[in-house]
Amino acid sequence: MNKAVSEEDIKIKICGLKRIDDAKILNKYVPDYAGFVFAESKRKISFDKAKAIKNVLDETITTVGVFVDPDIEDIFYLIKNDIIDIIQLHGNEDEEFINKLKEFDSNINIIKSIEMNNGDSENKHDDGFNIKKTIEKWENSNVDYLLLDSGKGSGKIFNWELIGDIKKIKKPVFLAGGINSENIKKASKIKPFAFDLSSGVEKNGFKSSKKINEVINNLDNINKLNNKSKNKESKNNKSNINKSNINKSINLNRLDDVKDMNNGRYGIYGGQYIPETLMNELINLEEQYNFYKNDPDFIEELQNLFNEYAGRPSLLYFAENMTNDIGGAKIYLKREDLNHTGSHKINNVLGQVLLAKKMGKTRIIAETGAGQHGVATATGAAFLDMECEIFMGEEDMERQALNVYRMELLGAKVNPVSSGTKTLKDAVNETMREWTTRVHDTHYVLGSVMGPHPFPMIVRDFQSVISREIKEEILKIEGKLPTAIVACVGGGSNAIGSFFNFIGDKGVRLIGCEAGGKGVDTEYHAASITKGEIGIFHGMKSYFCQGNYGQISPVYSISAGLDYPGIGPEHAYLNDIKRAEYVPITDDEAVEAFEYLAEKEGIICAIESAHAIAQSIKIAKKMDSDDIIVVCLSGRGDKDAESIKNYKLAKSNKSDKLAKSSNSAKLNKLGEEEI
Ligand SMILES: O=C(O)c1ccccc1N[C@@H]1O[C@H](COP(=O)(O)O)[C@@H](O)[C@H]1O
Repeated sequence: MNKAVSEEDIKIKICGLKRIDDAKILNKYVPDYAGFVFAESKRKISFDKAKAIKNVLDETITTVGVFVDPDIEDIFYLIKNDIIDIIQLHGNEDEEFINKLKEFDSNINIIKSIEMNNGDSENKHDDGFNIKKTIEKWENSNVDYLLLDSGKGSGKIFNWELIGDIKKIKKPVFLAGGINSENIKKASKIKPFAFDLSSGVEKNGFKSSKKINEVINNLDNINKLNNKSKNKESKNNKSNINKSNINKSINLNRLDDVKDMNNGRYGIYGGQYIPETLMNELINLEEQYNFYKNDPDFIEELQNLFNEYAGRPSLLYFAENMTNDIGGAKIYLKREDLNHTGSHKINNVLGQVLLAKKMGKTRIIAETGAGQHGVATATGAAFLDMECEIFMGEEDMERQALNVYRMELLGAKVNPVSSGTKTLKDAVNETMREWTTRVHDTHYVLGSVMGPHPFPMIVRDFQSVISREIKEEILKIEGKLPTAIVACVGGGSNAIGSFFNFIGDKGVRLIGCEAGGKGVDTEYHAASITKGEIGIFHGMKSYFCQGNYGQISPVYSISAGLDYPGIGPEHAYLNDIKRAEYVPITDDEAVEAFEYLAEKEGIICAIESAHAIAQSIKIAKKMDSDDIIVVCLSGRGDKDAESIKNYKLAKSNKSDKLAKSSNSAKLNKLGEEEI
């Protein structure tokens, strides 16, 4: 068959899909073919992954299985299971092999690749004559298409003059080997049946929407593709399948408004206010995260770490003594304090360190305030064998010397931060700065739902295991959803983790407890929503405690974990749309709740979590016995016991004058960071 084609007709194959996101990209442009590489290669994909991608791929795209000397049974399996529509052979497969494939399925089409540069010994053809003979051989075989290529996904072009007059080749020809946006226009003069692109449309080893778009723009058949993509909405009834598959990944059950979050925005909040040097790395991080969060292997590995290492699921404990004592609503405690390392921080750390490892990073850095996130990060890095450096304010290092030792024991280097107030916000600044100097091998494990996109999304997703478990457990125990979920808020990671899977359940009240310190009418608090204003800091737009001229105010809380001057952007948004309530809890109320929980339930909770306990006591009284409150007990409080004792002593001796100045207030801070 002499298949002469006009330029407008040239078909497009995009080869080497690896991620669900690749399918999403292809669904935008709807090329004619999409290839899965099953041969040994950096693009090799498992059968299951290919199936998952095929399930979400526009149904008008023909899928091609790429093989090098495969086991024929594998091909049968992939055809039977509707994973591939066409076979592409790159090895020494002979006519007998081709015939067996045709016997199995007489309708199946086969593409045979011919290496124009480096043929194997049998098909040595590095001059015009041998190429001609090889082409002739396959023209007269049972294959349906020829693929002229330089190597197996090498990204190199071959000497196109070796093709001669393509019209004389008796089978339709796919042209491959280093085709990209710069050479496609020239290549279109050859008039192949199709272009086959892989390396030329990749960035950082993954298919790039931008590059595919450029290729299409540079090819004169753009109109055809555009028309096709316009039609796709009516044809593509798989888009629903797409959504439901993604929901089976890390996230479930989202508020409609939040679902529409674009470019890391939550309403007007969030964004990426960062130095240019970090932009590429954040784009890379987002792309990689979007891939891995849908990757069944990643999800399974993380779930195993949660279960086998961190000790999840954490207990949903019925606080019966408290409930009976207060009267009113039933109170349940989500016992994140029982996780390995003693708080919810490990959920995010395990997710991010695993992600970093998958991304090929070898070094982890993190900020820490009083040490809880630092210890969790050092733990995750030790377990997953990564180099680790923690940045910590000098003042915090002094106050939390034991945590410094714990981090060092776990193999981390702790770097003192001497800028600013030498506390948490300065540690964040320093870690960001360090990251800009070494993004190639380093991942920054940000400890809360803050910072530039995609961090608020990533941290929230890893912490959302808390609300997923609460929902499952409470439905099992009580057969209904809770009336309210209560959690303390610094940056807001345990709170968003506890809220997330309830955001769509409008009947469930979501209550975040901010650090009211010595009262929100004094200077000594960290109540960013109650008293803060909209601003931009640490890469995000949100609410921040600010001075008259917009400078970030020094903040105070009895809990060093809650004394962050801002709040994660998703909380700012949930507050504005009135989906969540944010209330201040003072130091005194928190200390009282800390002692109350210890006395009533025998649980010493973190002073951070005591803020949430205080609020639950306030609201439980006003509720009925069939109401249910779930409080997130974000961490354990052994670390706080001595400081609380001193705080009490100081109060009873009426000798807390020191605590009235901002410096001495800092000396009185307790606990661990909750940002
Ligand atoms: O892409 C691979 O890794 C691969 C491995 C084994 C056989 C074929 C492979 N790819 C094919 O190579 C061309 C694309 O080449 P390029 O990356 O654009 O230079 C295409 O036919 C792929 O199917």
